[in-house]
Amino acid sequence: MYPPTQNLYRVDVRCGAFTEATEEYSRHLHKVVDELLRSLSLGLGLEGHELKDAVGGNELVFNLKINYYPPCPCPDLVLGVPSHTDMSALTILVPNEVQGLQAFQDGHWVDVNYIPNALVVHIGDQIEILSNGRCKSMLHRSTVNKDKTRMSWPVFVEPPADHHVGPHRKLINEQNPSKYKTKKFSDYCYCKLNKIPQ
Ligand SMILES: O=C(O)CCC(=O)C(=O)O
Ligand SMILES: [Fe+2]
Repeated sequence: MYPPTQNLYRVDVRCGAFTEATEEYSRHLHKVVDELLRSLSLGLGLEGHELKDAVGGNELVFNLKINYYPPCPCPDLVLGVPSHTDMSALTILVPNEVQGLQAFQDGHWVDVNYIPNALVVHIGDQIEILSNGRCKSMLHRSTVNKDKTRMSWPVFVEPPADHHVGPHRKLINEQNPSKYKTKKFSDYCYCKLNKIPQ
């Protein structure tokens, strides 16, 4: 049986070169995330800092996951990761060169093409909520390859567990009432993981 969804590891590696590389990547990611949140904030008509403030400010959590998808003899019969949206605010993903990530767009699954040295950015559920639905959390999935091992390294940029997230007060009014409940991020995750209505 092909077991990709069990092959998910959270890592905490503290040694030499690896630590230096991850620290450098982490510094780079913080800048990328700040820029993305600033652009999204301005795009929503907020001040540049307001979206980041609302999602956790400097307490934002960066969670790295490593997905490992070994070759699969029947790639048409299984998925690496079934279709889902990420619970994060944003996800920044680095894949290896083996094609596999797909996004749901206009009623179809489309390949997210591998581009060397590019980062893949997903809008996650928390930005959908904060924007009161104006930004959509991306529905995506991953496929597997018959001959090659695929890997991906997503970083989930998340609010702290006890941080409350709901539609930004400046983005709701009588014409645009709140479409989402405000709740602690940990409660949101609990409901989603246990398939309890939000
Ligand atoms: O492997 C991929 O490209 C996507 C993985 C993913 O969607 C996830 O881990 O949430
Ligand atoms: Fe995902």
